[in-house]
Amino acid sequence: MDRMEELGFRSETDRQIFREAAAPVELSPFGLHSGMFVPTLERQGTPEQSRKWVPLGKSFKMIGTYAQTELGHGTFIRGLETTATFDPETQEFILDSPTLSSIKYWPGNVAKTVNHCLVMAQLYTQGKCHGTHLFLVQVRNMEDHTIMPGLEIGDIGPKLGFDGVDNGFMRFNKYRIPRMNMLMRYAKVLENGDYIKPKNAKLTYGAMVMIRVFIVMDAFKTLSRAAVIAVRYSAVRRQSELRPGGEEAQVMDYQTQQYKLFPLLATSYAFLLAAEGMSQIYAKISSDIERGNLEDMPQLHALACGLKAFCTWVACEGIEVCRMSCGGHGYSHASGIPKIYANIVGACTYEGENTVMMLQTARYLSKCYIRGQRGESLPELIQYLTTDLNVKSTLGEDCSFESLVAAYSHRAARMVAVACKLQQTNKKKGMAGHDAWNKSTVPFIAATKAHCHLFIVRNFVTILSQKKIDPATHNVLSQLCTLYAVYGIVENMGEFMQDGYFNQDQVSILNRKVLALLEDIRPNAVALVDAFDYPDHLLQSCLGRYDGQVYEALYEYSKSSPLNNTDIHSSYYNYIRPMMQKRSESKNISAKL
Ligand SMILES: CCCCC/C=C\C/C=C\C/C=C\CCC(=O)SCCNC(=O)CCNC(=O)[C@H](O)C(C)(C)COP(=O)(O)OP(=O)(O)OC[C@H]1O[C@@H](n2cnc3c(N)ncnc32)[C@H](O)[C@@H]1OP(=O)(O)O
Ligand SMILES: Cc1cc2nc3c(=O)[nH]c(=O)nc-3n(C[C@H](O)[C@H](O)[C@H](O)COP(=O)(O)OP(=O)(O)OC[C@H]3O[C@@H](n4cnc5c(N)ncnc54)[C@H](O)[C@@H]3O)c2cc1C
Repeated sequence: MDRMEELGFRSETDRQIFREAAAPVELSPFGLHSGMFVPTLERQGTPEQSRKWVPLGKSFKMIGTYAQTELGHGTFIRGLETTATFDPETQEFILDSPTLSSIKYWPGNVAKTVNHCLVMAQLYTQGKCHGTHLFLVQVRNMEDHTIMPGLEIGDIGPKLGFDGVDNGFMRFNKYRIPRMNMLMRYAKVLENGDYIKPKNAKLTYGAMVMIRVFIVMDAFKTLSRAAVIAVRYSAVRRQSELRPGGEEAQVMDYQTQQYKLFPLLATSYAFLLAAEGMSQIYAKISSDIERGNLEDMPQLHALACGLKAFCTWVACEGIEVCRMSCGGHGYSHASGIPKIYANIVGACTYEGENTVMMLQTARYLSKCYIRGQRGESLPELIQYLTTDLNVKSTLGEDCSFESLVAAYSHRAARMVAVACKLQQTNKKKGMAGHDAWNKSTVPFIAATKAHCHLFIVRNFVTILSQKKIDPATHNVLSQLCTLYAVYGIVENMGEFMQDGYFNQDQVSILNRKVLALLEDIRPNAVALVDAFDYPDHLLQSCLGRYDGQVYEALYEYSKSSPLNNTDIHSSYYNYIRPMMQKRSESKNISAKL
């Protein structure tokens, strides 16, 4: 903290980058404090509450987390069972965990680290429930860090990853907090217990939208780090003869290795630009919301949900491809890739389970489709829904950006229409609205993935056409953009061809183009990963070292294994030797020996 002050890091982005560089292997136990707790106090508290609490949070005099999920509910926030009941006599809220399933479970750093929590609970006042609201709750004594009376707190135990985060459980037993500890920027409870409702009940969910936007950048960071390691290693690793009798080839010269890695390199660049685009959209719409203009809130929610789900799913699949492309050494922690995967794969679940998030976007697309069919105006990002689906592709040998974006627009528009028509058919068959929806959600998930894919391709193309970039760099980035788009078509050809949008010749053009682009990118592959400029300290990888001294690093890493601290391990004396002695005492075995 002090070091960041000394270095003059003021923006949260710079601070986040510094924190990651300082703690590259394990996630910081203060990630949720800085990433969620303090920003939520800023955005969901009244000006007075923010003035009081934000400086304490930023100076780490108060360390907090975000405690929403319970044993029985994570996705369905309206189903949360923790209660906060207003007591006008004492001007307090009484927090309680009325059932086993209401115990807060998963909140990061709640087990041992934090002394405060933002708790999401069902608000009761004057005998009426007003839904979920956020409350600032002190959970440990500020003098000696002991757990406050009326609370049971503990760690939930080992997890797949996230080892630097002490995810915990927390149970309230009629725990009292001051009335003014309810975050009251949007909703209020007056001294007499009257409830003042917010302009929109979902304003309380704002913190989740913000984190989903951050997670799109996390998807870029983690995928690009794995790509740096795998591409650099593929340049160093020589295996097998590409030419009979010749020297062993760099594995990066195998077309299959290029087909594994170069599209992921292109995806890393695409996700970086998408994360920046998403952040810009978030900054604009969230500032509108803070000024009371909620018009674009549904669009922001839908985009944040969809991109968070799409990018984390693709990143996790891609990181696994990077690991496997490094052969046996990729499976070792020496590669650094298993830790990258274990830490980011949770993002497919936290901050909104990906399927659920995609369905939120799908709901929005379904409503926009209906508005489009009525001829109503649609937000710019959704206007493709009114694309004329009878039009065929004009794609030529050059695979122009225009023809690629048109292909992605057509695919998404067609798939959203298919899902919406199924939903409408279900209704015409007499299904209730919720059944008609549920029985069309599989095609809606596919359509929403296509919608997100279009956003990323179009964003990449737009930036290349708008930003001033020197010709040489522009040429390489254009190759990456084309590879990202063409590879996405080749890998999902059925969705692009189902209505005959491409003809056979165009399919052949695309299959040839993706292989040609691998050769175009090969000479620049290492430079393109070096461009991310990740220091070795951050990658923590023997395979992805900048100096390429892989085998020396692996040998040193192995020698440092704790198992090598003694030549003979105690297990020999405790188990192996007694077992062998027992065996050697029996006649038939000893005779053979
Ligand atoms: C390098 C590795 C990475 C390191 C990262 C480190 C740190 C990063 C920081 C944090 C990550 C770590 C921990 C994660 C913390 C958490 O997980 S906190 C808990 C997160 N939990 C969730 O996200 C819960 C997900 N559930 C929901 O969001 C909602 O409940 C739901 C899914 C939207 C369903 O809600 P429901 O009440 O049923 O709503 P319904 O579907 O009926 O929608 C009603 C209308 O409300 C609109 N809406 C819903 N949510 C929002 C929103 N957030 N904003 C705006 N609008 C919203 C929805 O669209 C509906 O509108 P209609 O017009 O009626 O369609
Ligand atoms: C690493 C990690 C860190 C976390 N940190 C925190 C934290 O700091 N604070 C916090 O409050 N929480 C935290 N969580 C909890 C996390 O937010 C929840 O696990 C997440 O929101 C998913 O909810 P769930 O567990 O109830 O999953 P569920 O919703 O029970 O998911 C189970 C299955 O049900 C499906 N499903 C559920 N609802 C629907 C639906 N409507 N339609 C279709 N399918 C559906 C899902 O797709 C999924 O396949 C963390 C979780 C993890 C893994």
